[in-house]
Amino acid sequence: MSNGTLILMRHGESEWNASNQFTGWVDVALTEKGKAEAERGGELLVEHDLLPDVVYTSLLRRAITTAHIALDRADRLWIPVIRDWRLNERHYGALQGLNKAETKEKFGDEQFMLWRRSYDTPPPAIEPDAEYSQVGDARYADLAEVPLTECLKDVVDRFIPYYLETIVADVKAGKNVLLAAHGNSLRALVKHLDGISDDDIAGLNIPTGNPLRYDLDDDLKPLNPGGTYLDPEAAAAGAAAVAAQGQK
Ligand SMILES: O=C(O)[C@@H](CO)OP(=O)(O)O
Repeated sequence: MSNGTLILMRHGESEWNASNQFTGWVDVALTEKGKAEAERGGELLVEHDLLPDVVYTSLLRRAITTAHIALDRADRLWIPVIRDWRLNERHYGALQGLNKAETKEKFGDEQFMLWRRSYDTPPPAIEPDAEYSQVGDARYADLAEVPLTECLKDVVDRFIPYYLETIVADVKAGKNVLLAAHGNSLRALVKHLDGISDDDIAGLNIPTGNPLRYDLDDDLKPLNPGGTYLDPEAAAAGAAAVAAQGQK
């Protein structure tokens, strides 16, 4: 049996994407634009005859709602859904809730980029009882420890084993697998799939709401390295916009 296709989809624009705030594990909703992006994502799946057989989402509503809207548009609301915290956005520590432009101004370009895009430097930890901490949130009751901050390496360490142990089985069973997730959890997966170095991953940004397909060979290596965005033009503009966040 030939492998199914992996479809990576970052959620549509969230309220905090629009207001330029670090988000991480804070459970903010989609904006109207974000809902329209999700709808367009579903339309692209139909246009490319790439209908998902199963969907994995994070535990955050911006990914859950994006999947719901896209699958509704593709008439695939009935497929099995698996939600797992390992697909969550990177926990942004004490930066959660802060404005990106103000943070950049206050701490300087270098520190800002280190926190935002370095592979193994986490932002300062959030206080467990801070407003935007997830300690005590019922959805994470099964976790031995709720993170107080994460760097991209931490996301790789939690997400890639789950991908290999759980998600890959669906791909090997010939299913088209939709992963509705986040900028940094999808960067972790792309790093793994394309073998991107710890340094080079800093330059990779994932646009919102644009499905990115990966066709995998028998060794689960991409047949289309770098993946293929279903709307390449919008993807290039979207990735540039993410890279520029922090500008006023
Ligand atoms: O704030 C966040 O959680 C992420 C994604 O929106 O931002 P960044 O692209 O700066 O890592």
